[in-house]
Amino acid sequence: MRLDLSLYLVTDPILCADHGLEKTVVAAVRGGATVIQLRDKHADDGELIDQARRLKAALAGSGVPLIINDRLTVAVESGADGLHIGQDDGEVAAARAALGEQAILGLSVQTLEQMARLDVERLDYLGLGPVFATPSKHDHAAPLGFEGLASLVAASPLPSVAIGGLKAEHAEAVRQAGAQGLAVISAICGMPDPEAAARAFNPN
Ligand SMILES: Cc1ncc(COP(=O)(O)OP(=O)(O)O)c(N)n1
Ligand SMILES: Cc1nc(C(=O)O)sc1CCOP(=O)(O)O
Ligand SMILES: [Mg+2]
Repeated sequence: MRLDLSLYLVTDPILCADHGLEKTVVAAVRGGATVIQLRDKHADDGELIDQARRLKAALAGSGVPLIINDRLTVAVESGADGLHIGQDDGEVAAARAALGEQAILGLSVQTLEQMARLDVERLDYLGLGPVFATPSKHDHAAPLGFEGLASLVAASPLPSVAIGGLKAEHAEAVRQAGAQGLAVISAICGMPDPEAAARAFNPN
């Protein structure tokens, strides 16, 4: 599956509750979302596997990959297209070994030090952030701003997506910084019209 990082939706179970997870995701894809990440810090593995299977069915035929946040077992057992892990979410090598070569594997990077010790061969993309402080992740690192983002992108050997406090009006600045796309939660989840909210990132 080709990886188009231009508009990467990370789901949140509370913010997506208004329209429901599947309806929010399907609407976001209609509006131009190119990757979906299932992120739920509280559901157990069994619940997440069920959710992932429902989302995978809802995305069938769209060409949009489903990525699982944090949980390697869920990614493997649900038939999702890949996994996104952070610096403290386990080893890249172990994730790649369990997922296989075809799966998409992403890693969060916040600093140039982390960038310098990447397991590049086993990764497909990086999530760089936060660009801005955000209430959507309570334990986020210090905000990078667009300058910090540009420094990380310049040092990155992999395609990257920027994350953290991003709205449609930031799309141009993120592209100028060199990232392939934007990852968002609250700019789409919880918006009255998730399809229109997604379309605002790419009005053409
Ligand atoms: C695309 C993308 N980039 C970064 C993150 C953050 O991952 P992580 O640092 O592991 O934090 P949590 O999301 O697990 O709280 C992400 N999820 N997606
Ligand atoms: C899940 C996540 N990871 C971040 C990071 O910096 O690694 S910021 C973040 C939350 C992004 O949500 P919103 O678009 O609502 O700001
Ligand atoms: Mg994580």
